Amino acid sequence: MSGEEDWGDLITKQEKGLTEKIESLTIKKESGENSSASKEVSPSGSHSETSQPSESRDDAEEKDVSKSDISLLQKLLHSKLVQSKSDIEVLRKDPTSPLYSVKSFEALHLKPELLKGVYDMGFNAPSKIQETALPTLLADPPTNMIAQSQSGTGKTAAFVLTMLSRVDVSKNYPQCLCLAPTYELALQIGEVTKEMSKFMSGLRIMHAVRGERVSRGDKLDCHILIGTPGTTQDWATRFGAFDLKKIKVFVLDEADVMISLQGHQDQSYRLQKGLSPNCQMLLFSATYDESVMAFAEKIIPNDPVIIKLRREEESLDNIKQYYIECSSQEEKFEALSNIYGAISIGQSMIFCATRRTASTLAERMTKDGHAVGLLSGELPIEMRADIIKRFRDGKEKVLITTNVSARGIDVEQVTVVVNFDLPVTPDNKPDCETYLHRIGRTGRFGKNGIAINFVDGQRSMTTMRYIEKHFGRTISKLDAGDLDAIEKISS
Ligand SMILES: Nc1ncnc2c1ncn2[C@@H]1O[C@H](COP(=O)(O)OP(=O)(O)OP(=O)(O)O)[C@@H](O)[C@H]1O
Repeated sequence: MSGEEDWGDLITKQEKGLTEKIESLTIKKESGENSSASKEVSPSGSHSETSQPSESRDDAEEKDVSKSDISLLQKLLHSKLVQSKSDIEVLRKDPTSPLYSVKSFEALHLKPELLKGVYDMGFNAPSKIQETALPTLLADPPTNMIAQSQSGTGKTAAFVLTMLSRVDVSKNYPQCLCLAPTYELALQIGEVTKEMSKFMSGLRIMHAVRGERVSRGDKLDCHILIGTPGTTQDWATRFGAFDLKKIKVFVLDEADVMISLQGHQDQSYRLQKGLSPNCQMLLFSATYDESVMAFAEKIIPNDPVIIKLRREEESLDNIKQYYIECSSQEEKFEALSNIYGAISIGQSMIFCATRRTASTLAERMTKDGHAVGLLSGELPIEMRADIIKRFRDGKEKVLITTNVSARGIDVEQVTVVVNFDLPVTPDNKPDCETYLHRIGRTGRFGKNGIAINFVDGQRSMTTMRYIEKHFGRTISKLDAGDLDAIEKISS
């Protein structure tokens, strides 16, 4: 049976339903009206500047998921704010003028129709990053800013609020320009802009993305332009569709994704060079490392305010870790069956190295009566997000996933994680970062998390011992045939 057939056979009812849903979504995107300067956010075409080639059909290890896919998956999964316990670090360049923070949107003196839009979105109070960034973002004279805060903490809302606060709908030309790395991410920002501005009459938003058409000599009469660098550059310089000098607010979002995509940096620089020196320039990123900072400081001039929200430390505290020695795939399946038979498990995730293992395991566990979700890298992002949302809603108790497609999933509510195959890097070295991300977020809300690792030979034993040493946390041996011992682990 080919991987294809394995895979096809295993698409459960849930995925068939999701497939129809995704197909309808795709059809909608392709047949969307070719909106001109309208407020509707439904550009035609479904190209992405960086559309990813579909995963190879063979059953080898999956290629890593792109940063833009992870970022889009995160956005699709965020139905609410990720409340971070970390503090904001203000690496302000100019210590003389203090940064102050606000605890309410009223304190920001927003336009009434905008405040109404914010409340209508269910935003009762600013998030951490908004508390600190918005007073500066909305102050006059405008200040440039570089802001880093992990995914889901309210960055998009912060810069959208800034653009909507500064736009003047009586002037019929683009005054705010927001760059995003991909078609899909640009659309996501457009959705937030459209929703937040629903009580602002006369506002027009447009997307400068593939599939949107402007002809030479056209002059855009929208107020806010959201686009990918290549198309935006074409519209500004080749077609002269809008005047960069009239842009009052320039936002570069997802900077960490932007720098990972070939050519986007140069196009972003060229666009930024065309802006007026009085333009307020803002850069946002979910992560903060040397390369992002170098890009940010190069493209955002005039001593910008720099604020950072540290990533929450993930740790292996209150996680009990075990390993089970198995000499074959079959023994692994049997051990897993014993575990699921011996202990009551809330929600669990099982990580496999290949699609074939994942699909075979899903088939067996489904036959054993478990409600199983199955995730892998070659599924469309929207389908992956729906499978994860179903799992989070408790519709499936077990989520079986391959190594890479689990990136970007916060696994707060699972109590058991099984490494059916231990995480290793593409060059087969122990992948401690992935191990931590998978397991470090279980065991929340006071419950102990449980991690079970299958070891099926010398190489995986070496990997497991390396991970154990790296984190300085014991991984205890568990005998798959000793049901009493297995029962005890969940006590
Ligand atoms: N002040 C707020 N109060 C309540 N919910 C909020 C607030 N700000 C944003 N949200 C919601 O939190 C989620 C994440 O917000 P947003 O998309 O702005 O975060 P982000 O940091 O840009 O995420 P990403 O980096 O993944 O794009 C969204 O569902 C948004 O509606």
